[in-house]
Amino acid sequence: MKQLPRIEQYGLIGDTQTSAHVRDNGSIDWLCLPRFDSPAVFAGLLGTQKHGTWQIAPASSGSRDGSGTVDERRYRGDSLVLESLWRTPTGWVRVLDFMPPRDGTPQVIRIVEGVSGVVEMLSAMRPKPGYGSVNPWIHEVGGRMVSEAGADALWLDTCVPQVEKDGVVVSAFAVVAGQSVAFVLSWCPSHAAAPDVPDPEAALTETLAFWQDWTTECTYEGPYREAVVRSLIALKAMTYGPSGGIVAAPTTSLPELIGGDRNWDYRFTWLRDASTTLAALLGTGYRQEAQAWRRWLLRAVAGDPENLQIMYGITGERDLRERELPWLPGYEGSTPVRIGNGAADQLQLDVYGEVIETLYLAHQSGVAHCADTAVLHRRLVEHLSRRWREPDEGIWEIRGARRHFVHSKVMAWVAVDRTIRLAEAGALDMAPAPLVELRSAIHHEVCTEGFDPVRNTFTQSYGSQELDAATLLIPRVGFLPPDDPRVVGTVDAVRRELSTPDGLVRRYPTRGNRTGVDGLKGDEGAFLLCSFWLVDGLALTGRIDEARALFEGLLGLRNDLGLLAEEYDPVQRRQLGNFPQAFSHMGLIESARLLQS
Ligand SMILES: OC[C@H]1O[C@H](O[C@H]2O[C@H](CO)[C@@H](O)[C@H](O)[C@H]2O)[C@H](O)[C@@H](O)[C@@H]1O
Repeated sequence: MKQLPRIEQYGLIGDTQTSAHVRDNGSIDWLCLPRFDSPAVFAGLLGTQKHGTWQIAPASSGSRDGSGTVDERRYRGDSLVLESLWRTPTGWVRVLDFMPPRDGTPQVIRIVEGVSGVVEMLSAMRPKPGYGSVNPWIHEVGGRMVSEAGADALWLDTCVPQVEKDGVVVSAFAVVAGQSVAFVLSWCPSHAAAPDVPDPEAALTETLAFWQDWTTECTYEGPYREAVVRSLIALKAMTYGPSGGIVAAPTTSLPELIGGDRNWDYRFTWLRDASTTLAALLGTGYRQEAQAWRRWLLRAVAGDPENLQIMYGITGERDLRERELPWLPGYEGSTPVRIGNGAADQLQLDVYGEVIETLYLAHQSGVAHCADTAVLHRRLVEHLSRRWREPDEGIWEIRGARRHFVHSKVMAWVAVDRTIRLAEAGALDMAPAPLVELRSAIHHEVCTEGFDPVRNTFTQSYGSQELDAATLLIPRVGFLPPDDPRVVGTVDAVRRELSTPDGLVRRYPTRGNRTGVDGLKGDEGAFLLCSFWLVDGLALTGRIDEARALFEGLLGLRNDLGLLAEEYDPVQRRQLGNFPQAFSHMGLIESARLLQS
């Protein structure tokens, strides 16, 4: 019987320009080439094998119906090299999957190593460019197998024979102990010359060294180091090296409700997600990424702040028009599958606070404002000071009517507050006095309009009865001190009203079959970032033991490779949403740091 894989059955490999999802049956079911946001050449994740997959597994493993899974898998050391061990009746075999961080050709390398005995193996690659929609022209050129479709060519090189049948490139081979067989899949434009084939072993050594060098820079030395380093690697893997942009997640349309339509494309750079990710990287010693992202920001946001978008393509593209891919059946039937993201046109006032907070943190970590950053910073604040009283779509990118979201206003306060701090320190040429007045005005309005004195809690928006987990950030950003009774009341109210029985936290209430504040029908899982925010809220309000217990419970939700999706279904006990999600890993790192201090 065909097994439908859970999201957590996937591992991630990547080269900091794109990435691939490797299922625990040895199948790569998602790969976009040459960039994160390019069309997928393997889209089986959102459909079936016929939408593109590449499986390498023992021939005896039930690989044809996907039912056999690896006996053990892990990343090799602190790297993104995935190591899978298969134990079969005739012998053991190890498969190493990785993508060398590159200057040139994107490559997926898979090395099959015989560990003991003899194992009959099968490699079956079905390339389906255009998100599983195109049957490529597969042919042999000089002993190499190439799949061409339009502008793209995929070259598959190996030392064992390859045959093509019905659109599948198959190699059946045996490995004996001590022997290895490598496969190299390279992408290049179809008009270009055939790519060189690297030495797989040398590429492995270089890839391991790349990750090793990068992770040794981590300054976090607390009790959760293993989880923190793994999350840092996940974040680095979501960074687009050439531009410094960071994707929110490398997938599209993994559902927030199985079978539902809350399916979004996250392969873009959100100012919010990237800023908060950067804050986690800065807090663990990574300044180079902050510098690269600041350059990305200057380019993307350049010009009139009126034209500011809340998200861009990974090299600053503005046109992210949302559309549906009707030929893809979706993950477990969750349709529509979308590419592009309509949220790009929204007004989200919180992004000013998140961006300016990151510029401020970068400055504090020694990445001083350059002249261009100072100009950008000034323009952002001037723009915000004209618009902060407007309703917006807020942090959750609601698709319902705009509101005066409390979190948006709190983040407007953060933008002004950090600007004042920099101006007072002489790091920014702005007069602090009018800003101090503006900061007080925002603070006063939030505390008057966005607080419910009867329930002793901040609310989701002005005058609303709903709660919102984003208000857990109020003490973290310094809007009010942690011991303020309104903060304690908010942490308690969110915990009481938005928690699942396991203590995880939902973003805000949804309404099942009725349309809720977000303009969408259907429910969703617990939001992992919000659950980490509750850890922080508990810790800051002095409930350290409860904070630690919740944090350790959250660590237990990671998959066997330490990866987290956006959400978690507390009933089905499975991960939900795009995977891995930068937000979740950023939240994990920030909570680990807070618990250490
Ligand atoms: O909930 C509806 C919205 O869901 C997505 O937004 C979420 O993901 C973003 C990227 O991580 C994040 O910045 C945001 O805070 C989340 O709510 C989707 O991108 C939106 O189009 C959709 O309206």
